[in-house]
Amino acid sequence: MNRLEPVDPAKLAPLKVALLGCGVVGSQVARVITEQAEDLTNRIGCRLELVGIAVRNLDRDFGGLDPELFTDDAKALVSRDDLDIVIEVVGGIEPTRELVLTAIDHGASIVTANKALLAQDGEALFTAAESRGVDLYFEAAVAGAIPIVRPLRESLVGDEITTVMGIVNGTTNYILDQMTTTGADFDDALAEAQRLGYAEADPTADVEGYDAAAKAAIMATLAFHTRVRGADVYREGITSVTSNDIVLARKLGCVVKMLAVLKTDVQGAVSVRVHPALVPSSHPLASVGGAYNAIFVESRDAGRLMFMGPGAGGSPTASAVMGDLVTVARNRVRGVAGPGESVYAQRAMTPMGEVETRYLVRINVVDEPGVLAAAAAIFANHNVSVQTVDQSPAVARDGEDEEIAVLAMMTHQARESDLQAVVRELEERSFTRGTVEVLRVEGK
Ligand SMILES: NC(=O)C1=CN([C@@H]2O[C@H](COP(=O)(O)OP(=O)(O)OC[C@H]3O[C@@H](n4cnc5c(N)ncnc54)[C@H](O)[C@@H]3O)[C@@H](O)[C@H]2O)C=CC1
Ligand SMILES: N[C@@H](CC=O)C(=O)O
Ligand code: NA
Repeated sequence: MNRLEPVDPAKLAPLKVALLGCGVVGSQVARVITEQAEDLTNRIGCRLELVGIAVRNLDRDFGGLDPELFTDDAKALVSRDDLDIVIEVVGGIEPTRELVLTAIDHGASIVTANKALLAQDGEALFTAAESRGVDLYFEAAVAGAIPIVRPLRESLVGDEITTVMGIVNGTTNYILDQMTTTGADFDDALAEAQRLGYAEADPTADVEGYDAAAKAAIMATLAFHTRVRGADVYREGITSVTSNDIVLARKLGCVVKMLAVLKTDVQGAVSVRVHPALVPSSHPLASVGGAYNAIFVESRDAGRLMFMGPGAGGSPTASAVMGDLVTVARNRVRGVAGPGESVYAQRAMTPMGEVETRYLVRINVVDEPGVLAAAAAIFANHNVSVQTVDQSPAVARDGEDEEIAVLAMMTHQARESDLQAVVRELEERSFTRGTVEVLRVEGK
């Protein structure tokens, strides 16, 4: 039998790699590419040559890397015709979008961590990559180091996914965890998350839920074979979560978590939402601390799967980028491309008002006979069934002699539009003081 002679991978012409961005993630990617060069060569079957690193500002510490590699002209770097792979870890929409499209146009495969760009303009990027026959890989864009893009895109592609639910933002999980376990103040916990390299350049993306919404859109597109954009996702951030919510959650045997919830209903329509929610302390998501993320996937044949690990930070995210880099490089060596976008199903999106879940409704009321019964009647009138009621005195406020009680009413499964009708009616009643606060309840 004839056998092919093994080829020494180090002798093959190297694959040329350009790195866009050398911040929290990029600096760790550059470190691994240089420090692990020999192993990477053996795993790929060919050497990688880092030919350029684009940054915004050249007045910087080069972190032990060759200063000659650095440029502040990213456009010129991606316009080279000899690049095999461009790694994009700059972030944001422009000029990144134009840089990635230019790189594709010049024949480079792409590895990106940029969920914001994919959730907004994924269609344009996938179309360009497919028509040029190059790869577009993005494991780092969802839940940092956790392998979740590849399982949804490849491992589970023969199954029928019905639910994806979990924690997909490290910064908000870190903040809520600190507020819960140490009583930390929101702003202090956010500042620490920024110092640790978890937060986006503008942390509004984290705390207002835009980052989680982008990740939810990417996962929904993969899981349901339906294009879902960040703007299609119902979104609430964690800026309105107070220490009172956290104390009340504990009293009810729950913790507050920022969740992404993606579901299909019996008609096959898709709902995608991100918001803070109460999770029972016994639920596996409740013990996911720090900047860790965790995602449950439910499917027809596999049943229930759980993925957990570091969701943010330089080295963990670099691990996901490097996995994609090796895969894309292997494809390049073989002259093939990985899977393109699969959005053939184009399922309908369920409006948020039609979504069903459980709720905790907190109302400050005048502490008088009949008020609890009147409040309960409003729930019943809108088909919202109350499971438990907790009543406690409100904190006394200076100069106010009115007796105020706090009602915390946990509902059974109810429709969002019905619950919102309850909130409107409660706020109109003369016994209600201030606004009615609602937290959704997820997980059994
Ligand atoms: N930090 C994290 O934990 C994670 C970040 N990501 C994503 O990775 C990407 C990068 O994030 P970080 O490294 O945290 O950001 P960073 O802000 O630390 O680094 C950004 C880098 O891009 C460079 N840059 C900015 N504008 C540029 C331009 N116009 N041309 C060339 N270079 C430019 C900066 O000089 C810097 O080196 C983002 O898309 C982010 O969403 C994804 C998962 C986790
Ligand atoms: N800012 C993001 C970084 C990773 O995607 C997060 O906190 O999860
Ligand atoms: Na990932």
